[in-house]
Amino acid sequence: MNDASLSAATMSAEGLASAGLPAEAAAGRGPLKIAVYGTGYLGATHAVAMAELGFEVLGADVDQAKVDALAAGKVPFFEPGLDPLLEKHLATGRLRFTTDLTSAAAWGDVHFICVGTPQMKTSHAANLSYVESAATTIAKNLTKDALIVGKSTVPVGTAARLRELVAAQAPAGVSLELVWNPEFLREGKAVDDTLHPDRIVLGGTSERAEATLREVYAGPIAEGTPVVVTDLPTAELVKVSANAFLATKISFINAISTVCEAAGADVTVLADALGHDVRIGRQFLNAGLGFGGGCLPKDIRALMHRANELGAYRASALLQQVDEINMGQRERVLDMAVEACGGSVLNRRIGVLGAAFKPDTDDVRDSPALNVAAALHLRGAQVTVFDPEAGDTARRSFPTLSYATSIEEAVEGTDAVLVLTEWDQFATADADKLAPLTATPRVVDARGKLDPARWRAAGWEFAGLGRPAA
Ligand SMILES: NC(=O)c1ccc[n+]([C@@H]2O[C@H](COP(=O)([O-])OP(=O)(O)OC[C@H]3O[C@@H](n4cnc5c(N)ncnc54)[C@H](O)[C@@H]3O)[C@@H](O)[C@H]2O)c1
Ligand SMILES: O=c1ccn([C@@H]2O[C@H](COP(=O)(O)OP(=O)(O)O[C@H]3O[C@H](CO)[C@@H](O)[C@H](O)[C@H]3O)[C@@H](O)[C@H]2O)c(=O)[nH]1
Repeated sequence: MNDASLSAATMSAEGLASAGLPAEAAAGRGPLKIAVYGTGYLGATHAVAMAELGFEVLGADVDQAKVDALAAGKVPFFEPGLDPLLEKHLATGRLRFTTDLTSAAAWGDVHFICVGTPQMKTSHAANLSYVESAATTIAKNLTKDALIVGKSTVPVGTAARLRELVAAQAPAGVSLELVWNPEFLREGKAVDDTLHPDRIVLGGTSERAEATLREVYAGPIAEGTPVVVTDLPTAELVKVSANAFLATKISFINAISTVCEAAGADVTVLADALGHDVRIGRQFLNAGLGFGGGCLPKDIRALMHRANELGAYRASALLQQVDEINMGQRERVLDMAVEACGGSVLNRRIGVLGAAFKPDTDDVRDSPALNVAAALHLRGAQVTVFDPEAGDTARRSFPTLSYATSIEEAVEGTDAVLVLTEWDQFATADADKLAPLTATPRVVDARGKLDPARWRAAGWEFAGLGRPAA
């Protein structure tokens, strides 16, 4: 975002009025006070971005360590571009963090709920206890009229239920609205996605709530970001449908990759050719180990669960296939590793390149790479993992695996090397220099990122998902 379009709150009253903003904003009352509940991947980014847009922001979380880190200017996870903006707005004084949720509720005009909605341990349903707890705390402790804005990803019908919950908790005389404004940011590109979103979806807003949110998002709106104003269920469903569509696209190309493999075709060339059709597009057609992370897997499962509850069985059956194809990719890669090692991985040394669920993050939630690495370890392989950013988070989740600090160290003395996360630095690694470090130069490219001709020319035995054998 350039400075000219930057800040609703720091624009002049005339500027606000000419941007079509509400009268009370143009009338010169102070900047909106924005409280953000949950300061994880979504909430920390949202809080920082709100400060960048010119508002006074208080980030509130129940995790003392996270709040301490953020208050000290340290983002507790790897997200490109977030640290400098955090430092900038701690310095401007616009951004603060607290574990005192009660005070945050009393302080804010707009309350963004950004807490987690993980999969339940015993079913595919989303665990809504954190969202319910945050909403209740906010409502109970309000001291003035307020707007609660849900950003967390929730099953359709949740917001309507929360409305009843907060209405029962809010103090008498306080006017309270609850709306939904789902978030579409991608990890690794979170700052840019938040400041320059593809679209802004506002669900269940009154005229007044819509005006307030148009004030909050005045910067992106002035840049031309489309705003979709709709009802609560549509807003909730837009979010999970977007993720379901992305997941379906990935599982589609992975299903086709099995046909490619059987027929001797190359799925990477096929995807490029498909992608030239603008109706299809090239994005999310990278065949490989499949999708993981804190969103796509749990969101398609929660949608399956909710669709079944609502009697929409065909939608649920479609997503079940998407999930099965995706999980099957992990089995395929495991089989390829076993085959590369001559039928058993017992006591074989395997170098794993990649631990994060995707590049440019240190997030290992439901990481396909770590899932495969751990399965190989359980089968008796000696597995050494290298990831440019996710080594520490991976070690915390899977302490029994060995971790290297460079590609060279991970590859040293191996019987096979697996490329499991699509980091650029693996694609550009020097195949000639790496080959002599191994016991036997064998590579399994599970992300379609390596150039088979280059690796084979450097002496490697090369196997790729959906790629022809040599
Ligand atoms: N991670 C993403 O890229 C992304 C993008 C869009 C939407 N989402 C959705 O956003 C939500 C949060 O995801 P995340 O990845 O940031 O999760 P996260 O686990 O990184 O962060 C959630 C945070 O909420 C805090 N929390 C829990 N209960 C709380 C409470 N009552 N009050 C205040 N804080 C509380 C936790 O301590 C944690 O720090 C989920 O619904 C997710 O599906 C995530
Ligand atoms: O062609 C592709 C593209 C992605 N992936 C994998 O798909 C997963 C998810 O990737 P991505 O969607 O980029 O990651 P997230 O940061 O989890 O973002 C998704 O989930 C967020 C949380 O809901 C949404 O906000 C985003 O819009 C949505 O893209 C990763 O494991 C990737 O390796 C593939 O296998 N092939």
